[in-house]
Amino acid sequence: MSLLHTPFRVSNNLHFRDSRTYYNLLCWLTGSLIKLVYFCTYDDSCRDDDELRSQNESLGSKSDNSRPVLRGKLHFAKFETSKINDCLEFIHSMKLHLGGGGAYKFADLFKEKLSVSLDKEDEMECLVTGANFLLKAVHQEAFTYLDGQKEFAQIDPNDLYPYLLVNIGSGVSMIKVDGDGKFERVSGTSLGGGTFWGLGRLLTKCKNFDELLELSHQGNNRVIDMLVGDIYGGTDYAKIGLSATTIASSFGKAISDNKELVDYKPEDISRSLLRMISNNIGQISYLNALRFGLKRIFFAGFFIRGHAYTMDTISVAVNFWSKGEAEAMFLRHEGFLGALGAFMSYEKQCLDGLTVNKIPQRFPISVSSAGNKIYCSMNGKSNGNESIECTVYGT
Ligand SMILES: Nc1ncnc2c1ncn2[C@@H]1O[C@H](COP(=O)(O)OP(=O)(O)OP(=O)(O)O)[C@@H](O)[C@H]1O
Ligand SMILES: CC(C)(CO)[C@@H](O)C(=O)NCCC(=O)O
Repeated sequence: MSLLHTPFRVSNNLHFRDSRTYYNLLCWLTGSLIKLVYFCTYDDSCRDDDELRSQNESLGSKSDNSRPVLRGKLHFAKFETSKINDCLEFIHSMKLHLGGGGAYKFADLFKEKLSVSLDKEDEMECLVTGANFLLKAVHQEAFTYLDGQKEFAQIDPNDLYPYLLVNIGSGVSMIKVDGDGKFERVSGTSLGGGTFWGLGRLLTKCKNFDELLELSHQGNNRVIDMLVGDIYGGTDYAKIGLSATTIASSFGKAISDNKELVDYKPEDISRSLLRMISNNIGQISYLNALRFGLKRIFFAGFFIRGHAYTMDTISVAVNFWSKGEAEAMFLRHEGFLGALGAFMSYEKQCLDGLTVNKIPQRFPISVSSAGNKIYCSMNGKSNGNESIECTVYGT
């Protein structure tokens, strides 16, 4: 469900304007899922890291060059949009709402429950800002996934552009990224995560997305998909490079099997559906990469959910169509790009003169985002939705 998808929407990235303090920052983006990105210093109730607490204490309230310093972590969390009340309760319990300001369709709810208002941000801009930040600043953010093998990619921040960013949310956006704030949305498709979940829900009666994804593990798509071998008497169509196991027509067997929906196992349906959507996105992405001569394609969005079969299918599609020339890569913080980008734009607009700096002894990578210097480090504990350590310096 997407409460914020209205004709008036500039973007579905919103963030809280924090007029009082920058101790707690919170950003969120909503389509099917609400994403939260918030920064907690070690003076906040949400912190839990003794090591960093002692670092803060040893630094006192001033950094080496006498600028005010705040150390803490960027945290990530997500909620289904239908569970907005759980989200509000979480924000309230974590005291993330203290000092808020802006507004939209959830505005009344936020105003009523948390006494904050909401700001709007541009969705594509936030996605790109979030992706650039993660790719440049966060160690082991991007990885390839093929034949069950996950390999972290070494990204040289000075050799990142251009690349294709494919964000697979409910729908799919394909964005050619040429630099910080330099991008063009070159394509998209409405056959995305919403299609998988929507059709899957109707066809399998699954009650939630995770259940549908879980089902796909046990399924066999060959029961429903028509393969090249089904058409060519079990053999390859070698002359045009198609093996017998290549899908000739997704769900194609359903037309000739004389079966009803109840005759198919939900797990087989889920598997075919996942394969169909992932394959199609992989293929369209490759074609767009080819169109602009892009070698690297980064896939993000919560459709992926770090799911092996999804990533494998996308990788195989890119590999197959590009004849090994292009490479699919995935991001650990896949679904938080927009929220993270909104968070950073908040830094820029509302926290004039502040920078987020890396903890120097950790990762020596610096990132410049939208005019602000942004640095970040990870403590090795971070994975996926957890946290990234950051330091905020005042100027
Ligand atoms: N727990 C979940 N509940 C619902 N959908 C989920 C869940 N986990 C993953 N998904 C998938 O993630 C998709 C939404 O992805 P994401 O949150 O990145 O984008 P969005 O903001 O909802 O969509 P868009 O960018 O098109 O507005 C859903 O359509 C579904 O395929
Ligand atoms: C409309 C958005 C950008 C909203 O996130 C997304 O769902 C999307 O890119 N959909 C695909 C639209 C299209 O290009 O066909």
